[in-house]
Amino acid sequence: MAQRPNFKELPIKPSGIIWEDDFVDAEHEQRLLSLFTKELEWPDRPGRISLHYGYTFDYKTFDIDPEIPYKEFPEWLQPLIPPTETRPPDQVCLQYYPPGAGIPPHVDAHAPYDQLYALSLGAPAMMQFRRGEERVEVDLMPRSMMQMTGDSRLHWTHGIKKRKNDTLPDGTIRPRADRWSITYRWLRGGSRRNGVEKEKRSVKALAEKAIGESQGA
Ligand SMILES: O=C(O)CCC(=O)C(=O)O
Ligand SMILES: [Fe+2]
Repeated sequence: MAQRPNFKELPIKPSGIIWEDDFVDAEHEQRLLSLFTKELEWPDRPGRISLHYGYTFDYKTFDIDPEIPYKEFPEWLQPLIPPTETRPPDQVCLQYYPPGAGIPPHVDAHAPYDQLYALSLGAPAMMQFRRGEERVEVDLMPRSMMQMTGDSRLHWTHGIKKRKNDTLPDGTIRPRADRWSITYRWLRGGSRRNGVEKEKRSVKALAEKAIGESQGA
């Protein structure tokens, strides 16, 4: 694993949130935001929208969508890959949150996925972690990279409330504005990805092969 001395666990509950401020600098962020707004083609609908790279994440099955072919990472994405894992992620999701948009509380405990990271860009937003009656707000500051592990990943939900303003701990009311995030997911057993890349086979064929092999084992 690459050494990232600034990549440290937040000293809060839930445990397991690993954090690095300024993963990219402000100038790099501006270039990305300009590319996101001027060059990328986004789905034309209100609310949170997403673009997928590598495999496509299926929010219904919480697995990769076997019908959509693997999409190579664009050049702009290469320097944004977390260097703290031994291989690049299998699935990257760029999401745009217009002001006021959110993501419902959920747990990213999907069995096919191993590591999970998220980079925040643009305006800050408060993420709420919940377990039972407990609520903990984490300020997702732009340019920060977060890894969710352990309790924060598996035993607490996380979400971003749909609201026009966030209230900071000191009482300041902070309006929401355009925010982007990039989430990175690693499949357990990356061989599926290598197989597809090398042999250009469909994910579906590989998935069927994997099922056949596991049944034969
Ligand atoms: O937007 C974010 O920072 C996180 C989004 C998220 O929780 C997810 O895509 O699973
Ligand atoms: Fe999530």
